[in-house]
Amino acid sequence: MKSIKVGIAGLGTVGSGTVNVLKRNAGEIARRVGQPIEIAHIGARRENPACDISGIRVSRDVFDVANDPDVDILVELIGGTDVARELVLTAIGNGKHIVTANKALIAEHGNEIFLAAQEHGVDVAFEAAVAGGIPILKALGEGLAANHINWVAGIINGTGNYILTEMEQGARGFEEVLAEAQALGYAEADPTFDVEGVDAAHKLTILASIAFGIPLQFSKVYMEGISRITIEDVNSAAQFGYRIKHLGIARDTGNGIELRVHPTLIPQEIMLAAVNGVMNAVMIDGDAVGPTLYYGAGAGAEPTASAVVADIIELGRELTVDHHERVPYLGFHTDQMSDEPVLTIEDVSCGYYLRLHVQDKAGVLADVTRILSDNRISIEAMVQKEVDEGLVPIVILTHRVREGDMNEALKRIAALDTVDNDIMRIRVETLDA
Ligand SMILES: NC(=O)C1=CN([C@@H]2O[C@H](COP(=O)(O)OP(=O)(O)OC[C@H]3O[C@@H](n4cnc5c(N)ncnc54)[C@H](O)[C@@H]3O)[C@@H](O)[C@H]2O)C=CC1
Ligand SMILES: N[C@@H](CC=O)C(=O)O
Ligand code: NA
Repeated sequence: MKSIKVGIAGLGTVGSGTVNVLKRNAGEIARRVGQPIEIAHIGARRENPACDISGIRVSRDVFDVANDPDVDILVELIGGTDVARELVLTAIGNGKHIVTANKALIAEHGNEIFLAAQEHGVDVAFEAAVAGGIPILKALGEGLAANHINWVAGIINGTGNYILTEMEQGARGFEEVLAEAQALGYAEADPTFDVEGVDAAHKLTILASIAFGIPLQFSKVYMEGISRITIEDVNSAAQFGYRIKHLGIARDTGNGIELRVHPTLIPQEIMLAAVNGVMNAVMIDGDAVGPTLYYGAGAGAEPTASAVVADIIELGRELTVDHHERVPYLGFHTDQMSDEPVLTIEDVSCGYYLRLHVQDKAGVLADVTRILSDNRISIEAMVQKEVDEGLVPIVILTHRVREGDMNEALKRIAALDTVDNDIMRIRVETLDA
């Protein structure tokens, strides 16, 4: 079977994440694209223990990848603007499509790169460049394309948000938390880009162009970072009912576009205020849709790779399939549908909240808990409430259990003479990933 051949330049945090996601999900990705995606060539100064590249051709010089006639799509993950610009222009000149996570490159040289791509009839995709794994460029450029966009406001630097959150929740100092964000692979090669707002300004530049149809104008973004924020500021803001978040804001005022990146007090009760750690969130207000909110991991190896690989898939689809089925109707190709069964509710597992009324007698609770344990149900918490009309309300939270087992247990519990048979059951989902 033919395959789409990608060349990956740069094998750091995002490069290794991209290799791992492409390899781990290769089967599903091929079903979505219609052909396998093959990593044909990697450009890296050294191997990265975070991923296995055995069997893949490796060059020390990334230009070998951009000049490899076998490569259909060049994935630029080296970062920086000088070599990256030259590399991408070289690959475009060789007729290759480009995927990049590099917001500095797009914000500062995007106008030139898009022109070159147009001349050579190739595409440039950069979903990973803004808000990491959140498909925000797709949402803004396609999903909201009917709207006049009024404003975009977001937490778009994971490192900065991680630092502010840790300072607030752990009362820890700036330098210590920054070092941790670097170790986790969130920070830019030069972390002043994160803490002084440069990275957020790169991303805002891109968002604003897609929101308002203006050229990329990085030099016009007003930029302030978080490096002067102290724990005292965080605490004082809290006393007034605010949290400090580093926001990128792009607003169409009717008289011009505001483009600004700075620490901002926002009310504690709004959703953006609850975005913590490396998570990003972007709010977009469109004239038709109203306010919308997009949330997810803004940095890190695999969240970023999620967007890089989605771009590879999109370009792969353009290379392989009939135009009318570029994105297959149901996401996967019609001849690649899975016959994995849909579970009946009895086979679904979740936690349960149970509220029952029992007689105020010795041994009743023991009967109930024994029936639960007979059915492999373990109790997470149990509370006995005030006696109500001669019966004692009991509330039980259980750990995750198969619904069929819970049904068996509830049938037996309801049959006890000492338990009212009107038992309330609500399923519990903590939704932790
Ligand atoms: N780390 C993250 O969470 C995110 C990173 N990005 C962007 O992704 C890109 C890559 O970032 P990371 O993977 O974090 O950086 P990184 O520093 O971990 O990886 C970059 C790799 O490229 C290599 N490299 C640089 N210049 C090279 C050259 N001339 N030849 C060969 N290898 C070269 C470096 O040795 C390093 O291994 C950057 O543009 C960054 O802004 C975007 C979203 C999130
Ligand atoms: N350094 C960036 C990485 C993702 O874009 C961040 O912390 O958000
Ligand atoms: Na994104």
